[in-house]
Amino acid sequence: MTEIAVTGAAGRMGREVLAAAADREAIEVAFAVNRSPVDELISGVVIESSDNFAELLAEYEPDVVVDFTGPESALAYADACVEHGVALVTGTTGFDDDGLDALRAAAESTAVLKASNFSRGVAALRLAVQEATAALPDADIELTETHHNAKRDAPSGTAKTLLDDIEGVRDDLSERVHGREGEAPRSADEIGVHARRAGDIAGEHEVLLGGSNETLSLTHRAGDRSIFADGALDAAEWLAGREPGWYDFFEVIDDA
Ligand SMILES: NC(=O)C1=CN([C@@H]2O[C@H](COP(=O)(O)OP(=O)(O)OC[C@H]3O[C@@H](n4cnc5c(N)ncnc54)[C@H](OP(=O)(O)O)[C@@H]3O)[C@@H](O)[C@H]2O)C=CC1
Ligand SMILES: O=C(O)C1=N[C@H](C(=O)O)C[C@H](O)C1
Repeated sequence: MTEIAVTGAAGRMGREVLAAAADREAIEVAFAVNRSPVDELISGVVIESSDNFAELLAEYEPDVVVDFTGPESALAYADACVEHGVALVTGTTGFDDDGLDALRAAAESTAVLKASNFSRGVAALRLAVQEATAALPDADIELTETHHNAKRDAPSGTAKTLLDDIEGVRDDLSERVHGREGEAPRSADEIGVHARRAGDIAGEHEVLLGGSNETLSLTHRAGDRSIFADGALDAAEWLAGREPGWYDFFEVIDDA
């Protein structure tokens, strides 16, 4: 049995994580917190104030904290995890370089698994994009991500991960061009990046590789957020009891 604590419990993802946890025999929710007060039970769980997070960690000693919040709060939760020796699974996106460094520093003292996307389909997309990028070394590459109208960070964390993957294969691509307007044609060393926000779209990512007389388009569409919650809980079960370190969602998938 893996005992988890859930942060951001009343958020879109927090609710999904609690719903998914209620369906899993191997997972027990030790406690859940939210910044704003919540009067209702969510999936049968009482929601505590995030102001009491450190005290709750000390009292319940869960195996893993599952976090989908914002970069600032995720780093505060990571500090508390380090202090109490609790592992952290975070799907939070939007970290700047200092934030990522701080998270990596936390991983020196406790087990941290961060993924910008906990869907297995996106994991497969990443591998396909790396292969296609290598196979079409002269292609122009444009990345488009589409999300619901309440998403804060742009481009998405997944888009940034895909860009890192592409640049890992193509070292001639040195410029990320966000949106495009004006008169100049695109140059060969750029990757176009486009972020769209509309309605309640759970998350779409398309990588377009354009060559002479042919294009290849690789697209992932999330049907709903349960895929992210399921992946995060798989990660929590896998991470429980691991040594301090920085872990990757591919390690979870490879062990499944
Ligand atoms: N890795 C993945 O697979 C996925 C990652 N995400 C990422 O997860 C994160 C959350 O997404 P989503 O659930 O849609 O967002 P929501 O806005 O719906 O929920 C955010 C939650 O975080 C809490 N929160 C925000 N800021 C703070 C803070 N400073 N201190 C404490 N709590 C805070 C909010 O509390 P309050 O209710 O008080 O505002 C809320 O409970 C985003 O970064 C998103 O990109 C999303 C989906 C999948
Ligand atoms: O905020 C979201 O909704 C999502 N965020 C993640 C991201 O930024 O990539 C993952 C998913 O696309 C949904």
